[in-house]
Amino acid sequence: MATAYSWNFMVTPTKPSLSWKLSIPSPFTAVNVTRRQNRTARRFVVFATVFHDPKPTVLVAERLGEAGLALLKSFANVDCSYNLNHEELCTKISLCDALIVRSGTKVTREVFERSGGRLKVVGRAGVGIDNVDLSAATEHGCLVVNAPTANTIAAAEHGIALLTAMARNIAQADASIKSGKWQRSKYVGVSLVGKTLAVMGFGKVGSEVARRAKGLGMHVIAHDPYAPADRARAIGVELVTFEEAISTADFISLHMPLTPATSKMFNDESFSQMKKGVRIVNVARGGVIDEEALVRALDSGTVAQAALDVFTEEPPPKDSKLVLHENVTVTPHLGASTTEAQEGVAIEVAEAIVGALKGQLAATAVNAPMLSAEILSELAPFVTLSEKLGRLAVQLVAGGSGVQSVKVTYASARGPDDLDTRLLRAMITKGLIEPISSVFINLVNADFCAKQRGLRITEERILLDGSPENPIEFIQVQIANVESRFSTAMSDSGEIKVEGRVKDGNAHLTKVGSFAVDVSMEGSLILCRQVDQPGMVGSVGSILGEENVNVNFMSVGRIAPRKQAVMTIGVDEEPSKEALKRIRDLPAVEEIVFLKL
Ligand SMILES: NC(=O)C1=CN([C@@H]2O[C@H](COP(=O)(O)OP(=O)(O)OC[C@H]3O[C@@H](n4cnc5c(N)ncnc54)[C@H](O)[C@@H]3O)[C@@H](O)[C@H]2O)C=CC1
Ligand SMILES: O=C(O)C(=O)COP(=O)(O)O
Repeated sequence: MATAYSWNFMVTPTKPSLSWKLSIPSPFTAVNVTRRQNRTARRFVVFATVFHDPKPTVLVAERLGEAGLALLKSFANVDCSYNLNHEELCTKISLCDALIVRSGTKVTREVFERSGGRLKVVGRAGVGIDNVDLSAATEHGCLVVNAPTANTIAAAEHGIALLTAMARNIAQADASIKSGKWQRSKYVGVSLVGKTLAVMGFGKVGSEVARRAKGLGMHVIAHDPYAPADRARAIGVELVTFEEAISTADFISLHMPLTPATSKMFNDESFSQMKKGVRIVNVARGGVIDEEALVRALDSGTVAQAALDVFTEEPPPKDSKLVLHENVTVTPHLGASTTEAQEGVAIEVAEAIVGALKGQLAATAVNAPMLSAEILSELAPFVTLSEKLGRLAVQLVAGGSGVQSVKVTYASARGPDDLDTRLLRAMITKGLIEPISSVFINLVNADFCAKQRGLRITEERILLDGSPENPIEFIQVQIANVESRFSTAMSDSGEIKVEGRVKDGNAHLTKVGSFAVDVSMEGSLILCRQVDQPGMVGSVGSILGEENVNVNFMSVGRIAPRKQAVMTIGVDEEPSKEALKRIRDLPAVEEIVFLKL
């Protein structure tokens, strides 16, 4: 149930012509925003009614199957707004936590920018994500998920439908007879049996097309630089080079994604290498073909026929020479459009969106590492530990020293292949960057943000003997080439060093510099180096008590009795500057630092 509040905002500038922006943090939503000039204050007053709704909002921008919608509605407010133009999408997006699209919506950088940080996940209800600006999504920490499996068969069946319809002139003959003609000799077709089909892109759709084409008696070859040869061999398909595929095929069927590398890969040059009279099917993306070159190849007879489901511009211009060409059969991007596929895709994407909004990592993430549920649950306590170590380490850096080089060491009895540290590295990055900047870091944008700040994070392993049951024994974070606000945190080799472990499921700080400590990493910490002598715990404790700061634990680690010791004090409240000064002024205290975890 949403609750309404009325807030007034004073905003500069003072001139009506200058623009102003009202930034409402999620999960608040501003409605009825009005602006009035307050002449006395020489300011504008903005009146806004603000709603607080604990449920996230999902914008469904293109038609989605009912089962998926039902799943979304059980968890979120669902706004089905189809046919939004780009400006309308950009306006709405700041009110949405998730967005679901198909191929008809361009999710541009502007969409992410105008979301104001609220958009957490974009779901592509289908496979191809060429309509989503992935770099912009990653930079904004927005997860992108797709539905990679549910429409494979539909797309493969459509490819075969176009192949057979093209070979037998079904569409042209149908149009002819409906216009009152009976043209039997004009529409003599070609047979498929015994002909060579080159499947370009031997992924999920390509391999299903190959399987079906073999059933039609075709000789199938495939080109895919990344596909394993044994998978092709298993269904009786030979993987060949690009040149061999296009120069020997009677039919060519396209199934690669649109990427900068595949854009216009079928062009004048490649058409010139093809067998005269080749026939082409495209159920992948229009952009993999140079469409003007295809028209030229059709006009010259190099390409006898083409059957196209996809176009560079969708819908294509009404006067498109390609679409109107008599040797071209077209469908309006129907590859995934079967009842079954759309229900499957809707459920697949809705599950991923709900999971992502709950903070889980999606198995279908496109711009973040995919981690299995088992790995995630096993690493969960180390995720907290990692973030807190990063947070602690960066707060130990003295102002003015730029953090550029961080080394993370994981001590584990597991071999490198059995320990996926990407999530932990991201959380250390989050801990390192968030306290010193305004950016929000997650698994999606951690590496990007680190790189952008010139922060180099290297990872090392210490391989321990013993049972690999516990994934990690301890994690060390070291920051090189900086000064510290707490010189005790410097290791013998001159880096700020903190080390922690998971004990009983909780993050513990176990080393600061070369001092062993043992404190649970909760709330805030005071680290204090002193001469080890009786009465210190009592003196520090009473100062904090007098200042009304609740101490939740204290631990003392020392080199040797009566030498130096490091006292670690966990506190519930932030001590005042005065309290910290009183502790610092105790004769035995050498240095002190307050850190927020
Ligand atoms: N018309 C429609 O409605 C539909 C179209 N599609 C399109 O089909 C494409 C393929 O879908 P899936 O098979 O599910 O994806 P997939 O990811 O399973 O397969 C794509 C394959 O293309 C290969 N590839 C990448 N670069 C290549 C290159 N330069 N040359 C040859 N092969 C290359 C990859 O190695 C991969 O094996 C999608 O990216 C999408 O654009 C998919 C579903 C429906
Ligand atoms: O899944 C894909 O890549 C498709 O091309 C399907 O597009 P659509 O969801 O039907 O707009």
